[in-house]
Amino acid sequence: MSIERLPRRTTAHSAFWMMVRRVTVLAACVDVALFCFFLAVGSPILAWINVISVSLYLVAYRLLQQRRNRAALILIWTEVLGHAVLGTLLTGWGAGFNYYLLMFIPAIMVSGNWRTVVPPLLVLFAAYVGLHEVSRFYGALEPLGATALTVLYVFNISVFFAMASSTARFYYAMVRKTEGKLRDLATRDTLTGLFNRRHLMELAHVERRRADHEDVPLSLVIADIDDFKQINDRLGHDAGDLVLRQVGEALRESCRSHDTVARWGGEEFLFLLPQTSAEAARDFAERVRRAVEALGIGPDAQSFHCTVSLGVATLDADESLEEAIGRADHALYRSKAEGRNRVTAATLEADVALGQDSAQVIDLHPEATGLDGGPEDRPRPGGVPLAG
Ligand SMILES: Nc1nc2c(ncn2[C@@H]2O[C@H](COP(=O)(O)OP(=O)(O)OP(=O)(O)O)[C@@H](O)[C@H]2O)c(=O)[nH]1
Repeated sequence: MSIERLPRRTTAHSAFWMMVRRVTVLAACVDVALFCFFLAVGSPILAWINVISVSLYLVAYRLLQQRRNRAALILIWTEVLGHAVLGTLLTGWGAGFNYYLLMFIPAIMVSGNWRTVVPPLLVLFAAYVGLHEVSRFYGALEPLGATALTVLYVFNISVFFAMASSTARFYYAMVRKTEGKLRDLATRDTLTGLFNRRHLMELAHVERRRADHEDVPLSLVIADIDDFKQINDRLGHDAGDLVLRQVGEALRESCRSHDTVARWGGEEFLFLLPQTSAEAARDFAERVRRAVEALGIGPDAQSFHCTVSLGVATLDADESLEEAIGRADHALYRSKAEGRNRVTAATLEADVALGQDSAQVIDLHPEATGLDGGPEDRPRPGGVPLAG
């Protein structure tokens, strides 16, 4: 089995740095706006502080492009810290520069465990309160007019709101994405993308309860690729995997909106067919059989063909899901025994095999043939239907 290399960086990791790049550009734009504002209100010292800030963001952006992410992050946080403290001391607490310090809270909280985040959090808290006291004690060192101060406050609080809400949204999106990935890992088969056995059983129990409650039929169909071992042996394991993926896709496409198909094991698939009578399930299985038979397999979708054998069972009120699956499995063995590429419907008394053209109905009681359905009992005639 080929070992796939794990990507060096996770998607969440790249998304984070992409977000940092965007924030760097936006922060530089904010500082350009502040530069213009301070020039307009006649505060050149404050305007030049923003020139330094923009320069720092340009350097940080360059570092991000060179993948020197850590250095870029240190520079960005230094700018935020310096700008917030200087802005507050020069224009006063009422200008709202202090809010930018609060952006350190989420950054600290996601940086490690409780033991490592508490000390910097306490330092931030002390710095915030200390800055408040200092700025109250000294007042603004570069005071602005009342209107300019109000405009500056509204501007700063708006930028802070936008930054805080988009940061929260980013982490929320990351959590949702990771949640989705974990759900997929837990419920899906990685090769075919179909549901896995465990998830199908969960769905089957739900459907079973619904079927009992609403008194509607529930059917199961097991499909098994014929002579799959020979496909692997002759064409290689990768070709076998391709067959599994393409057959899996064909089976998924055969499903109606309320049907489910899962990879049951190696080259076996199980369909869960709610509200489906025994007769409708047999017709369904026959459609699946024909769909796979007509399927061209290979990268060009025409290199070779394969077939599936199917077993069908409709749940009886008194039997468990596992028993019904056992009957479908038994019917599948009958299909294999009868020459493969066919459908066998299990009844409670006997299996009924449908020939390739579905016209011929043969009564095949397991006891009559001496086959009781174990995998070892499956006949394995040679020859793979690999004709192009
Ligand atoms: N390529 C590939 N092969 C697999 C995978 N899982 C199981 N197999 C192979 O599937 C083959 C199943 O072989 P058998 O159980 O003998 O079944 P078969 O050859 O299809 O014979 P019949 O079912 O009787 O028609 C084994 O060789 C397994 O190694 C998989 O994920 N990828």
